[in-house]
Amino acid sequence: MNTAKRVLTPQEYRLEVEALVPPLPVVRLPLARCRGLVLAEDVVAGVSLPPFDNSAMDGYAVRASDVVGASAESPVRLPVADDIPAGRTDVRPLAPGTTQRIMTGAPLPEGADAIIQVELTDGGVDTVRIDASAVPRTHVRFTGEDVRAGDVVLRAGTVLHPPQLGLAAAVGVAELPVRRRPRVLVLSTGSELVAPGESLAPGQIYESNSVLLAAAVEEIGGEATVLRFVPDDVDEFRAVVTRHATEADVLVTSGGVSAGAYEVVKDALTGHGVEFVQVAMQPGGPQGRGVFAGLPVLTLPGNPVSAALSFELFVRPALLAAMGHSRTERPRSRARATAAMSSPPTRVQYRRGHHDAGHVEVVPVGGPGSHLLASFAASNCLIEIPAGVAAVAAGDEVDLVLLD
Ligand SMILES: Nc1nc2c(c(=O)[nH]1)N[C@H]1C(S)=C(S)[C@@H](COP(=O)(O)OP(=O)(O)OC[C@H]3O[C@@H](n4cnc5c(N)ncnc54)[C@H](O)[C@@H]3O)O[C@H]1N2
Ligand code: MOO
Repeated sequence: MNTAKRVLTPQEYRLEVEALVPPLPVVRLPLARCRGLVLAEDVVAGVSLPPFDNSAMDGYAVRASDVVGASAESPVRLPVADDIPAGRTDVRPLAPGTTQRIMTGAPLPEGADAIIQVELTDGGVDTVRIDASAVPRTHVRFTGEDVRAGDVVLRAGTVLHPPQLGLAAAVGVAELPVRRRPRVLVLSTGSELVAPGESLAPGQIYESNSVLLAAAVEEIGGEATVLRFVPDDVDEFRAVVTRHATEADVLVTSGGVSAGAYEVVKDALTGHGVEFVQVAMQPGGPQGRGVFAGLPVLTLPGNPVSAALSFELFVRPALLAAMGHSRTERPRSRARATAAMSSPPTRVQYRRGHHDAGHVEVVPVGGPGSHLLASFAASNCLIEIPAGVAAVAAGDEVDLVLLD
């Protein structure tokens, strides 16, 4: 049996996978649907922020020259000529020797140059006693202090988090041009798999990869569609994928790629645009990638931790790059391992670990096995042991990929 396959480093394979997934198209979406997406064009402010001079306090708009020397011992009394709630659009000029009651955010009347906050007055509505003086500009928020009309307020390539979306709304923009969410088909294979909630017969296990992978897609802002797992049947597999090919940007499968007699993914896609290779890492060694029925396909190994790590290391960066993110990799750190670990010297090994808040120490969680899903779920980082290293001693510094 000829099982010779290309062997790639994780880094080489990551670049191949990234090259397979083209940039997603730009669409205009309402702000409420843009969170986490990447802006495709600069946004220019059509209005200044603030758009008009306005009050920063509830109080009284005055000419500073009318309240010179005012204090609790020697207050100034002024007639209240008008009332200006926020939103008033017909504010009248402030006549010398008068005041206008004004609320936070209301336009400053022409002629006024300071605000006396209400706590420094008797709160009068016909006349008001003012117990403090103010220098010009006190509690006034000036036009364009934050943004000037015509400024670029958001650059293309910006990731749209809540503050950026708030700013777009503040300058009056209702929709933004963004790279749209990737639509990912998630397909698990394996005749032993039973959906959670159903009962298990001997030899069956609960299907977990599609839940994990779909959640991982959604966590980065993608849309996942989980296809009912097809039985280990090559023709049916190809038919299901072909039927859904136009609805998606990427197909991610798990299982059916190793050396067994019933490897449906490998059997269905070998010679149909997908190449199966060996990546020099553990877990996650057997991988496949290519284009089938016009759809980029990434075939992940079926062991739950292998599938999860393959998503982390290959699928996630490729999807983020297609979405326009410039930062596609997880942050990294280094810490001292609290226990010794062995590693296959010809491959990069990804152990699961739990690091402390300061990344001083990392505790290996569970062993190297790719079936240890509970250990993975109890981890907050991967411990990356490079190829060429067969043993790590307790106290050695190791590289971490931070997952939290
Ligand atoms: N003779 C060899 N056997 C194996 C090799 C090898 O090189 N030679 N590689 C091993 C490695 S490493 C991995 S990883 C797996 C990859 O196998 P497959 O991708 O073909 O996956 P399956 O055989 O279908 O499943 C492996 C394992 O994972 C469980 N599984 C699969 N899908 C799911 C799912 N959706 N949810 C939960 N669990 C799932 C499945 O029951 C198996 O236990 O091959 C090794 N073997
Ligand atoms: O590569 Mo497999 O993913 O070691 O378990």
